[in-house]
Amino acid sequence: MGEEETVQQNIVHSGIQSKADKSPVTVADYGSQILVSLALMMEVSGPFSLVAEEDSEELRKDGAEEILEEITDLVNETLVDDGSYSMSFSKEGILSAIDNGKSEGGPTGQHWVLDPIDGTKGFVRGDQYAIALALLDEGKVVLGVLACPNLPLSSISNPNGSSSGDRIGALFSATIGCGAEVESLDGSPPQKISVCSIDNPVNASFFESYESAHSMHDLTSSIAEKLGVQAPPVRIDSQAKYGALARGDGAIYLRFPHKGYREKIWDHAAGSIVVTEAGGIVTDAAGNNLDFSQGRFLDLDTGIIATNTQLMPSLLKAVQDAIKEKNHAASLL
Ligand SMILES: Nc1ncnc2c1ncn2[C@@H]1O[C@H](COP(=O)(O)OS(=O)(=O)O)[C@@H](OP(=O)(O)O)[C@H]1O
Ligand SMILES: [Mg+2]
Ligand SMILES: [Mg+2]
Ligand SMILES: [Mg+2]
Repeated sequence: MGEEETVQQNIVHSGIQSKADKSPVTVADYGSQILVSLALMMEVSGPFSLVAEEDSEELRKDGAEEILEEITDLVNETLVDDGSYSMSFSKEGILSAIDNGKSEGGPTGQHWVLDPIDGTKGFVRGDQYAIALALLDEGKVVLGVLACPNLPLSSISNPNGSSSGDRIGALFSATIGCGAEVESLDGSPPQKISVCSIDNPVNASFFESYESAHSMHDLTSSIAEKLGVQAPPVRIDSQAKYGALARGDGAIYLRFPHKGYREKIWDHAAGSIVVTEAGGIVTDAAGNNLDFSQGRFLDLDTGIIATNTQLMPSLLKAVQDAIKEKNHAASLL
């Protein structure tokens, strides 16, 4: 059994914390943030700016001693097992390492952007999740890495991995102007990937959030109907959807959070460059490119859509028609 799987199984049996916004966080989210931030500190020369999802607030509260101890043990054991860096963390060191990720980002300079576990709900369920790291330079994503430990290496149509000859675990990466690649988590040679070339929506399938609380499944179903998509939605957690889209496992990604939700840059930075470097397009519901230069949040119009160049014009029209219809129906209530 791989180390990621052991951590995943242990966590399902240990405490899952709830943050102020009621979303879940586990020792793995904190542990991953500390390890990636440590790797950046060791590998990037000089000081760096990190915009990351987690902070230490919950861990500094009374009653959090046990989980802080669990995180400290997990991180120190992982460092020993891995052997890349000979160091260990105190509890205070753990808290301050998590808070290395408090940068506000912005339009100038370079900023690393990290979602230490994207799709925490999927992780806890034993389904898809991703570790997503990107680099912003002058407000633009220039590098993205997306590790998906539970995703089949070749295609989601091989869900049982080894029984179908496909390995489990995929690492997507993309550098601006250089294309996108996938490799196994244990280091197979990288393979170039590209989005599918489907140009008739009748043959297209679409990805969306597993959680209906994260994206309006009724709206996406009306968009799919307008386009003439026949296949049922493919619901998987996290930015694994961007990775799967980038290598042509499906043709379209639709994401429409409920009213009032503000998207965070770490939920889309790595995934979006993997898709665009694989030849796809990622926009908001108005057809605008995503703007990563405005700080920790993405300010955008209503939703996020991604597909290939052939399907984008008809997808955008279907999205705008479906939104108009939904708004009209709401105005009649
Ligand atoms: N209410 C609401 N609406 C929309 N989005 C939300 C909401 N709450 C959380 N999130 C963010 O969704 C991230 C998980 O991504 P997905 O929606 O693709 O995953 S899922 O398929 O629904 O599990 C998830 O990322 P992680 O927190 O890293 O898991 C959140 O940033
Ligand atoms: Mg979260
Ligand atoms: Mg996330
Ligand atoms: Mg997360």
